[in-house]
Amino acid sequence: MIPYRPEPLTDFSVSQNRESFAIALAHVQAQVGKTYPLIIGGETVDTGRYLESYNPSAKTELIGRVAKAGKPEIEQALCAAQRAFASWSETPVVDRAALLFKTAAILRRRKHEFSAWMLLESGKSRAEADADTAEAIDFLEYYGRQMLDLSQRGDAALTPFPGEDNHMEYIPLGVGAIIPPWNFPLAIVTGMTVSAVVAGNTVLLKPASQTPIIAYKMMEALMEAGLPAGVVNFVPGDPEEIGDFMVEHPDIRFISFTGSKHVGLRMNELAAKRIPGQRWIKRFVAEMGGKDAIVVDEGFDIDLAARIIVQSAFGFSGQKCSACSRVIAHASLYDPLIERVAALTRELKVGDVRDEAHFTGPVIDEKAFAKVTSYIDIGKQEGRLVAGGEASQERGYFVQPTVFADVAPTARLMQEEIFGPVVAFAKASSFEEAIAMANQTEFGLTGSVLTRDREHIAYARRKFHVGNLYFNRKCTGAVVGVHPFGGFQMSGTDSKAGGPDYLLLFTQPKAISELL
Ligand SMILES: NC(=O)c1ccc[n+]([C@@H]2O[C@H](COP(=O)([O-])OP(=O)(O)OC[C@H]3O[C@@H](n4cnc5c(N)ncnc54)[C@H](O)[C@@H]3O)[C@@H](O)[C@H]2O)c1
Ligand SMILES: N[C@@H](CCC=O)C(=O)O
Repeated sequence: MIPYRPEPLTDFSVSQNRESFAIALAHVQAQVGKTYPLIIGGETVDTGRYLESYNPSAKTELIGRVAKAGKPEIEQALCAAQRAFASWSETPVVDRAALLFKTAAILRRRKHEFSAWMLLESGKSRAEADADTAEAIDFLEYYGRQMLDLSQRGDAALTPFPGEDNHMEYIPLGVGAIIPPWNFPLAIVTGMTVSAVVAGNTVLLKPASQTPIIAYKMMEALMEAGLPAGVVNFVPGDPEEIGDFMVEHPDIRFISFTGSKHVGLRMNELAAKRIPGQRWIKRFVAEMGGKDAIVVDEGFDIDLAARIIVQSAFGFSGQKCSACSRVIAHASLYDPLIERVAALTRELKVGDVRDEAHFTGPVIDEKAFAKVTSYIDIGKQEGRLVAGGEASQERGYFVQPTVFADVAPTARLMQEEIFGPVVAFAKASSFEEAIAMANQTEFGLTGSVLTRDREHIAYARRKFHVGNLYFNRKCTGAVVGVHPFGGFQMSGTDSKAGGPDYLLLFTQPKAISELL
C-alpha cells in the first residue's frame, strides 16, 4: 500500500489540459437533460415525480431530472439498508477499503468528466471543479487507509494484562442518513458517504436538491467499483417532505449532516428526541456555517494581503463555508488595503463558467440570488460600498463580487452568513483588538492571520477560536489529511473531516476480554 498523498490539481495553463477538459465538457454537455432514478437495494426505482436541476449560469438549461423519493421509498430504503448491514458490517475491512480505492481510480480516470458535470450543475469554474474532484479522490484514498489503520488501532492501544486476552474493535453503528450540501457537490457528498460506509455502516443518501445529478454520478462510480446492493441507497427528495421523516425515524442510528446552521440546529433537536421503538441515542455529526475572518496586521505587504483576501472571499462566488466574509485590518494599512482589494475585485470577470475568462460564476439559484442581493442592500445601510454591488438574474444568477468598508463588528453584515461574494471590512487599532473582533461571532470555522510578527502568531494561535486557523495564506482550500477540516461553536459538532479521528464518529468501540 503506497502512503496517502493528495491528488495533484490540474494545471489549466497547459494547453493540453485545457483541450482535455474541453473534450470532457462537450461529452457531458451532450448528456444533459436525462432522467435518473432512485437506487434502493441496488435496484432502480422511478417514482414518476421529479426534482429538476438547472444550470445556474444559464437558468433555463436543464441539467437533468432525478426521481423524488417520498416516505414509502424512504421506508423501502431503510429496509434495504438494514438487510445490507447484516453482511456489510461483517465484510472484512480490507474489502470495504478496496471499494473506496477502486472508486478513487474510476474518478481519477474520468476526472474532467466529473468536474465538467460540476461546472454545469453548480457553476464552479474549471479550477474550482477540478479541486472538488481531487478532494473527492482524496477522501476515498484517505478514509480507505484510515479504516485499515483503525482496525488495528484498538488492540495496539491496550495495556497487556496477565492471564487475559484483550481486544478493542471499532464496530459500525448501523443505518445512517447522509445529508450533504450542494456547494462541494462531489467532494463532500463522497466524503460523507464513504466515511460512514467504510466503517461498516449502510446509508440513505439524500443529496442536496440543487446538485442531485453529480451525486448520481458518484453513485454510478461506487456501483461500477462493486458497491453491494443496499449499502448506499440514493434517495433524493424534497427536504420538507422527507427530511424530518428520515431524521426522526427510529431505525436511523446516526445522521451525518453538512449544511446551514438553521437546518443543522433543527435537525439536532429532532435527532435528540427518542421516538417510540428507538433503541439508541442517535449520533448527530454536523458541519455547519461560517463567518470567517482574515486579520491583517500592521506592516504586512498590502498587495499580497489583497490577493489573499480576494481569493478567499470570491473563489466560487464566496459559496464556501470557509470563505472570507470579514476582513479586520490594522488602522495603519486599512485605507490602502481597501483600495487595493477594490481594484482587484473590479478586475474579476463574472459570467457563465463555460467561458474560461470568468473567474466568478453564478450563485447557485434564485433563492441564493435573492438572499445575497438583500444583504447587499443591508450593506449599503451598514457600510460604504467600495466595489461591486450589482447583480443580474437575466440569464444566470450573477452577483458582482462586492466589498463594503467601515462596517461595525456587530453589524448584520459582520454577523450573519451570507454565502455569496460579499466581504466587509472593519478597522482595528491594535492586533489584540483585531483578534477580539475576529472572535466576535457565534461561528468558529476558519480564520487567517496575515502577519510577520512571531509574537502575534503565537498570540493568535492561543486566542483566535476557530477550527481551522491559517497564517499568511488564504482561509479556504483545506486539503484532506493535511488540514483536517471543521469548526467550533455554531459551525458544527467539532468534527474534523479528512482528519485521523473522523471515522471514529461512525463507529463504536467494543472491548472484548477472555480469561485464559
Ligand atoms: N462546515 C462545513 O464543512 C461546511 C461545508 C459545506 C457547506 N457548509 C454550510 O452549508 C451551507 C450551504 O449548504 P446548503 O444551502 O445546502 O445548506 P442547507 O442547510 O440548506 O441544506 C443542507 C442539506 O440539508 C437538506 N435539508 C434542508 N432542510 C432539511 C430538513 N428540514 N430536513 C432534512 N434535510 C434538510 C438539504 O436538502 C441539503 O441536502 C452553508 O451554511 C455552509 O456554510 C458547511
Ligand atoms: N473544505 C473547504 C470548505 C468546505 C465548505 O464549504 C475549504 O477548506 O475551503
